[in-house]
Amino acid sequence: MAGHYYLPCPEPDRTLGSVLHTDVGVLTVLIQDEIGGLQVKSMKDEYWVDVKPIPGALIINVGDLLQICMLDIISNDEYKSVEHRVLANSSNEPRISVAIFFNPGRRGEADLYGPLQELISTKNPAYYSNSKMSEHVEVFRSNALACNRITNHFKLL
Ligand SMILES: O=C(O)CCC(=O)C(=O)O
Ligand SMILES: [Fe+2]
Repeated sequence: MAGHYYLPCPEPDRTLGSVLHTDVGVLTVLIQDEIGGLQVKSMKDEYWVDVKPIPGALIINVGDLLQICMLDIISNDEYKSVEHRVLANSSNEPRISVAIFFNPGRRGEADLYGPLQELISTKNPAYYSNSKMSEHVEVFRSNALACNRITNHFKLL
């Protein structure tokens, strides 16, 4: 779980609250307050879409691991772990958000994650190599400011 606290920014056009990234795990459940600032990249990667705050609503993000293990194979790239960022806080109040990350637990540290075997065929080849969760976290950390899709690192085709 991560609690985020974004202070009001005097020059919001010159920085970001959080740089573009995708979440590494399976799913993220996020709750944000009424200030706003979260944006997701549209599927065609052309523009940013504001995720408008709705009181009591939860935001569910598909993470990299879900994309790698399942969705790409089923959907042929229709579903992706969403690229998102947070604008610098241009309001006078702090912005607060809380994210809960659903990741494989420590017991699964040695496990390999990759496209489900039963979904792979000559028609639907595996798009990703098998990898450990620790490798994903490592790539995520080393990639922190480069803003590259982490899934690209494990992509085969
Ligand atoms: O603060 C937000 O709305 C987004 C936070 C986020 O992207 C994250 O914790 O991964
Ligand atoms: Fe995120």
